[in-house]
Amino acid sequence: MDSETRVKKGALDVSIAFPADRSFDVIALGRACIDLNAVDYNRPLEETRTFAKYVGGSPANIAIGTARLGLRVGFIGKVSNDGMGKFVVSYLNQVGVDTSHLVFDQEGHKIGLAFTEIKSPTECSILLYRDEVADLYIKPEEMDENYIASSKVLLISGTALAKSPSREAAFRAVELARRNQVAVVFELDYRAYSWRSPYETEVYYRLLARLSDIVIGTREEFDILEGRPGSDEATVKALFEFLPKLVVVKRGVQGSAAYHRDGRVYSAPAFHTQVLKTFGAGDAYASGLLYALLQGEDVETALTMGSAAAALVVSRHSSSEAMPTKDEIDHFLQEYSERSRG
Ligand SMILES: Nc1ncnc2c1ncn2[C@@H]1O[C@H](COP(=O)(O)OP(=O)(O)O)[C@@H](O)[C@H]1O
Ligand SMILES: O=C(O)C[C@@H](O)[C@H](O)C(=O)COP(=O)(O)O
Repeated sequence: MDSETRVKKGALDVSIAFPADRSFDVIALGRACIDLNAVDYNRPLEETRTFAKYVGGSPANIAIGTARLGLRVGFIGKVSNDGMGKFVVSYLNQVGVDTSHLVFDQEGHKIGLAFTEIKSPTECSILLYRDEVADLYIKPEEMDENYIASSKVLLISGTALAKSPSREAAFRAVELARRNQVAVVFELDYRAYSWRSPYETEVYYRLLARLSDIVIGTREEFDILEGRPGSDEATVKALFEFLPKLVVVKRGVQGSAAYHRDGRVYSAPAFHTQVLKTFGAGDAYASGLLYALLQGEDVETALTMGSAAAALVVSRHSSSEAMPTKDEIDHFLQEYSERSRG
């Protein structure tokens, strides 16, 4: 990525520069899985008998979210060679995500499942079935330099670093991206289940964050990266010694903040909404944020777009099909400001 930031004429805010003229805006790397969301919700998982099947997995959700917003999106990953894997590929194709590099596993590995418990709008949890999952068997030799070089952004999900060979595949993809001036966006996406220990996570998170242009995570995820509870100031100071230009810290209903390496700090509140469940917020947020940054919007606007996309997704049942279009976000923001004015 061009190391310069572009100062918008007449605006105080800065936007992030991306390479021009690429076939894709975003290529996401990591897991494409299945979410099974409680249909008879507002009760514990042990009392839930009916689930709806959606595509899931953080990077797949972000691919869907950015595609629904109108970006040109591709996906690098591995799914099971069965009906579940075919469902994922077919849904991604339906929403316009390029799946030419989403391959079927040939060694019998199964796709990951996420059963979601929706006890109440604020008490939600996710039960992951991810033993020997196909997505963690993507290999470094399966990374295609021409494909990666055809995008403005390579989005890496932190869970892809949890095990070999997916870990090496992710690092190789980042190396190929950097070689071709593709901006690397790292979504920390911490799923304890996939890791042996937080110490292992810390090592690989740190290595990849230092090689990324934009790092996005919750405060808790940055604490994992640092190996101890810390402050945003300490986090960004340590990361700005290396390549990152923008560090985005999410804080649930308390909103989010972005730190630019030029010293500017931005923040955005979360929007009050009718919450159905809490998960999916982070993936929607990343979709809105990336969309806005790739449109050349300033960081402040990007945080607002992220928050609006998240507010819409937490009010809906899934994390993927629920991803809003640009019109839906605009409509939401307009209604919200009218309501706030009274
Ligand atoms: N209950 C909520 N209502 C409205 N917006 C929310 C809610 N929870 C999260 N968000 C929005 O989504 C963003 C990301 O949510 P967060 O919970 O921090 O990430 P993650 O889902 O990755 O854990 C927040 O910064 C906020 O803008
Ligand atoms: O990431 C997964 O494997 C499960 C997701 O598909 C699920 O919908 C979810 O947990 C979303 O996470 P969030 O956006 O970080 O809240």
